Amino acid sequence: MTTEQWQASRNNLKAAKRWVIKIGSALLTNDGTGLNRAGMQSWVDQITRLLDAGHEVVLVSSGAVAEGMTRLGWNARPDEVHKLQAAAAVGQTGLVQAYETAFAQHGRHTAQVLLTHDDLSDRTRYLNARTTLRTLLDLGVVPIINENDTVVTDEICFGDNDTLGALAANLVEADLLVILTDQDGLYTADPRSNPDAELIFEGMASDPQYAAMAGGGGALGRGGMVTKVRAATLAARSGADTLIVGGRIDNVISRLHQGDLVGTLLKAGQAPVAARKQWIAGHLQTAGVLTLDNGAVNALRTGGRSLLPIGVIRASGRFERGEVVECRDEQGQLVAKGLVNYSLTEALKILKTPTSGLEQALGMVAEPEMIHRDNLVVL
Ligand SMILES: Nc1ncnc2c1ncn2[C@@H]1O[C@H](COP(=O)(O)OP(=O)(O)O)[C@@H](O)[C@H]1O
Ligand SMILES: N[C@@H](CCC(=O)OP(=O)(O)O)C(=O)O
Repeated sequence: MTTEQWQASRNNLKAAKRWVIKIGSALLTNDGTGLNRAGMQSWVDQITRLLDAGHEVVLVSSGAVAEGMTRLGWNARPDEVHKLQAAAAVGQTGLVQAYETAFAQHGRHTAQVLLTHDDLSDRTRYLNARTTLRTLLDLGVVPIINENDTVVTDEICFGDNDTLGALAANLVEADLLVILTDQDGLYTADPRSNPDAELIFEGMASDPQYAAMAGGGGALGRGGMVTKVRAATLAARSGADTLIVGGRIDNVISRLHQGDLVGTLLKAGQAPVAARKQWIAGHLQTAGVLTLDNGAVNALRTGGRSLLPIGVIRASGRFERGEVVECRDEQGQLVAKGLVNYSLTEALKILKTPTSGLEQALGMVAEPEMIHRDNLVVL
């Protein structure tokens, strides 16, 4: 590839509306002597500029264990899981305090979001996390996600925050995942042991050669490059490109935003919306059937619209909010699949109901759509 082609890809990133930015332990923790507050303020200043330019940012931040160790006066990372969990619990408060203080300089609020594996594999919790994050973004608040280290066990933890960052990118359907770390990007081999290794500027997330180049992490980080490259493949499932880049590069986030050629871009390789829909279609089993009138079938097929309760004439199966249901026409032909916003019991109460009648029928309105168009795959 030529420099012009690389540059063209970077220019395209300016269109990325929703960013997930992951900041790793290796960067955040000043070589184990507390939080790198100057670095944090600089990233926060740059994130604020992104927000002011109309982008949305979800932050995934490590650093709880390292900050907890500093607060507790521990020099070495303990091996016992319970001690690590205790350190994370102590450190997490310091971490969010530091971010809240840094964002307060710009009059912005932050929100602490602690997630576990279970939260993202259980459909209802997945959808609730998704709705909360979307609501926070709408409010202009910066969600700061970390793993809920207190409750996880070895078997069911993300462990590294690269994976969590990728799953967060899936969760909020981000356009771009930025992984800030202590190296300038992905090199052809681990630069700590290979001084001749070269920086990769761009590739496809699905290309297996990158996993072969990636090695493990340093003393503070958990996953190394292996988990960052894997995160890029996970993020690509919902259409997000991934940028692995050095957090110590001057003004790194602003430079990415301007299209500067820094770090390694691992491209998702398919249009985000198509990828997202494929993700819905492929990852969740159907739990029920909604029968649509002709108007609703047309709205979905030709108008690319959301499915409203008024167009649903029958509902069957056993489904809860957040499960995938089939949408069929009156002849029984499959029209679409999507994530439903209401349980079967609720759906039965709002068949053929206009939006204005939902509150009376249900006593509350979760969402005006039976299925939002972003969550609908027309077949
Ligand atoms: N091919 C590679 N290119 C760049 N860095 C690599 C590579 N293989 C392994 N690494 C190592 O990965 C480390 C970053 O991962 P990690 O320590 O987990 O940091 P973080 O806390 O930011 O996730 C780097 O310090 C680097 O030594
Ligand atoms: N949840 C842990 C983060 C784990 C971690 O260090 O991950 P990473 O930054 O990907 O190497 C913490 O806050 O300490």
